[in-house]
Amino acid sequence: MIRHSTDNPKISVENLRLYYGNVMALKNISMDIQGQNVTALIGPSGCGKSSFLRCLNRMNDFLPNAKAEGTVLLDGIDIYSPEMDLIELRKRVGMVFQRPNPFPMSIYDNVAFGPRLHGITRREKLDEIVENSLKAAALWDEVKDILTRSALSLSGGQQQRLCVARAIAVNPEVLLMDEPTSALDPLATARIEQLIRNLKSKFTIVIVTHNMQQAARISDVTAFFLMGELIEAGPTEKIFTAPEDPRTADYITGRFG
Ligand SMILES: Nc1ncnc2c1ncn2[C@@H]1O[C@H](COP(=O)(O)OP(=O)(O)OP(=O)(O)O)[C@@H](O)[C@H]1O
Repeated sequence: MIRHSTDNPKISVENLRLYYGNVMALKNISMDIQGQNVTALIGPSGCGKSSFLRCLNRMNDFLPNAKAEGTVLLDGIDIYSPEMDLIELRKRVGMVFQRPNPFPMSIYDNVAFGPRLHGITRREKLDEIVENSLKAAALWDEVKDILTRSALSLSGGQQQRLCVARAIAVNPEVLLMDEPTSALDPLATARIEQLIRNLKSKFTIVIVTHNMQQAARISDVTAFFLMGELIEAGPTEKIFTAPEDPRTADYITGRFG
């Protein structure tokens, strides 16, 4: 494994192993993820990208057959320790999924959902959070006059930006994105990519993508996975122009996958 290390990582993964039943889906992954940065996870279908992403906020806990071993440190604290408060963890490490999945409620209530869950009830405070989150997600101008309308009435691209707004409304530190543009057309994809570039000054972003051009366009660091192993991680430019492992070179030049 060609490891990417940084001085002061936001997330540090050490010897992470993930099992689905008896099958080892992630094999001793070690990797640092830097703050205020976009890290892209690439690799052929089934290599473990999404599984790895889900390990970073313990989403795998929802799968009864999944078991993680090893260490994932968030600001130096092990998120797999028994003392970890999972609600707090998922507030700090938010997630955006492949298909836009707004709740069947108004645009406003979608964004206010998380803050309300965390005890914010004052209308003015909620208004402020909703406005700021929608602005940060580059959706405010399109929806400011229709906040009470159902979120399901928006286009797919708008719904995905709403999901980004919903994720950032609780002020997370890390945003995990699992192929957030795979269900979108090229124009909506370009808007999400621009959004990711803008958001990285505030958040640590980890994105799974099938699309190598997308990884090259938006990420600072790229990690290449193959059959449950992390083959190589490093600065995106280096991974795409001078990878060290021949398997990385084969993949990025389209020889397989
Ligand atoms: N809930 C699960 N139960 C059992 N096996 C699973 C589960 N989820 C994933 N797997 C298996 O783990 C391996 C890694 O899957 P994962 O979805 O993480 O890969 P991926 O690289 O994200 O793939 P894709 O790009 O197709 O989404 C695959 O062999 C997959 O079949």
